[in-house]
Amino acid sequence: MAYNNIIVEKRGKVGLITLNRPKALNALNSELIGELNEALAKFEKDDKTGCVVLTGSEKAFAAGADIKEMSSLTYIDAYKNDFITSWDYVSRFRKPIIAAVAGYALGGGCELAMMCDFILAADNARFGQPEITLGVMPGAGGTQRLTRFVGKSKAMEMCLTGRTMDAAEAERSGLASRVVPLDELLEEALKVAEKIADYSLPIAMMTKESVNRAYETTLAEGVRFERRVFHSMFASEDQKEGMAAFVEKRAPQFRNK
Ligand SMILES: CC(C)(O)CC(=O)SCCNC(=O)CCNC(=O)[C@H](O)C(C)(C)COP(=O)(O)OP(=O)(O)OC[C@H]1O[C@@H](n2cnc3c(N)ncnc32)[C@H](O)[C@@H]1OP(=O)(O)O
Repeated sequence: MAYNNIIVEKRGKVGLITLNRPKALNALNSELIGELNEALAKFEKDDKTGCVVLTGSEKAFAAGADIKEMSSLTYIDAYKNDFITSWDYVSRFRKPIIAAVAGYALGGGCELAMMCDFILAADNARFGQPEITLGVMPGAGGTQRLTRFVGKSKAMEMCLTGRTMDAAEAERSGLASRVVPLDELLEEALKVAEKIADYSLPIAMMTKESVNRAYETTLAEGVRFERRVFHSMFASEDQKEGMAAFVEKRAPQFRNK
């Protein structure tokens, strides 16, 4: 399948999606989002894909929603077509997905990165929600996810002023899991993704689902959910294999069963 705005590759068990609208700093238009969703759906169906890396260019992960496309949108069109809702697919993608962010991750770019499971940042990354400078506010989850990542005070400051955050601050405040030098970003993201993809896929998916539950429920409910899912893992062949391999002092051979 040929795409106009993204590059899709397979590296072993890892799916690699590179946003590729360099002239517009990977601004997210509806065509790009459609292509991204299609590529993700294919990786979701592919039994041989265990993890996905989503990245951009050295200058921009994505500079937000395409302002030129969005500028003439009317309220009625936005409402009728449920504008932005199709972007949420990334947050519902069931396999592990890592955002490898270099350069600008602004507005919808920051929101897209936050929909992934975690963010590996290059040392030149800049995160922000500058929508207020355009006369709007974040509309793809930014007011909610950024607040959960960095807390109310910092999220409020960023959304109300449009201030951007560098990679060091993003790591310090919990938005990025780690910062690596720019020239090592992709290699490191692929290495981490390969490690995840070598584990049991259903167990990784259940782990992801359980961690995400922490955002949606009380501690008691979350722990109950974790316990049920944890118990269910003892019905898997991969649990038997993982523990037998430890006891027998050998590497496990997970079969995703
Ligand atoms: C999803 C929602 C609902 O949350 C809404 C949003 O995401 S709103 C968008 C939020 N993002 C922004 O406001 C960032 C806009 N871009 C910039 O501020 C700057 O481009 C920059 C600081 C990221 C980089 O500046 P600079 O290096 O000077 O490059 P530019 O010359 O400005 O940009 C190069 C080229 O890219 C086009 N561009 C950049 N961002 C966007 C965008 N978000 N939408 C459409 N096009 C964008 C820019 O217009 C330039 O193209 P040309 O005009 O030269 O053709």
